[in-house]
Amino acid sequence: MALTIKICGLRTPETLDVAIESGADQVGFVFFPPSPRSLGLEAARLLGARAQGRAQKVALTVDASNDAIAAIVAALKPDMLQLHGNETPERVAVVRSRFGLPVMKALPIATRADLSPIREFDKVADRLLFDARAPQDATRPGGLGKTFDWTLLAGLKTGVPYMLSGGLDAGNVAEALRITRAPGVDVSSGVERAPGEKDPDRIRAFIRAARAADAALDEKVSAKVGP
Ligand SMILES: O=C(O)c1ccccc1N[C@@H]1O[C@H](COP(=O)(O)O)[C@@H](O)[C@H]1O
Repeated sequence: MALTIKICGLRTPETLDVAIESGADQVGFVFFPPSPRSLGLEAARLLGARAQGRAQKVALTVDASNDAIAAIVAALKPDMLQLHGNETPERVAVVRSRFGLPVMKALPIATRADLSPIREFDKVADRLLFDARAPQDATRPGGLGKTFDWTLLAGLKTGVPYMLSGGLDAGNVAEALRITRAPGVDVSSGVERAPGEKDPDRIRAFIRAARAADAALDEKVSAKVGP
């Protein structure tokens, strides 16, 4: 199956267009005020209309209330909700049924023990996202450009598809895919020139590198299986 690529934290029409035209499957919008990528509702409405029908729109929230999510859904009209806080499996199920949208639940990973919640979340979420666990004193739980030990995911089987994130960039995404064989990748800091400022060339380079790595891995598998 083709690799799903998500470019997250988009804030301008120009970089949104670059991400979509370069082949991003998903474009992510952050609704978390402490983040330098956080969007207001009017910007979400404009960017949401611009992306409509061109790529899947993902709304990222952190422990948000139903009212906050409702306002975001009305403005952005997302195709998927990304829950990136301490939401429980019960909360994921509530959000999913209340808003009638697929939910991607982010799980913070630092050690093998961090994989155990998978079994609860893959019963209620449509997709999982593995991100590096943020340090205790971090001002946000993600978007920190921090990697984790990718070998923890090698050979991992999950009940729903997952995405890999955390410190990915054009220079390391091939290695990350070789080790994990993740069906999807998500990037924010690695395609920026400064926090919150996306770089068109880095977006293009990331998507190019991820697609090339995926194609090379597919070729390897077909060569092993044979005609
Ligand atoms: O991007 C943010 O500012 C952000 C804020 C709060 C939670 C998650 C956030 N971003 C997500 O974090 C991961 C990893 O990002 P990075 O590539 O390491 O910068 C990614 O899923 C973003 O969607």
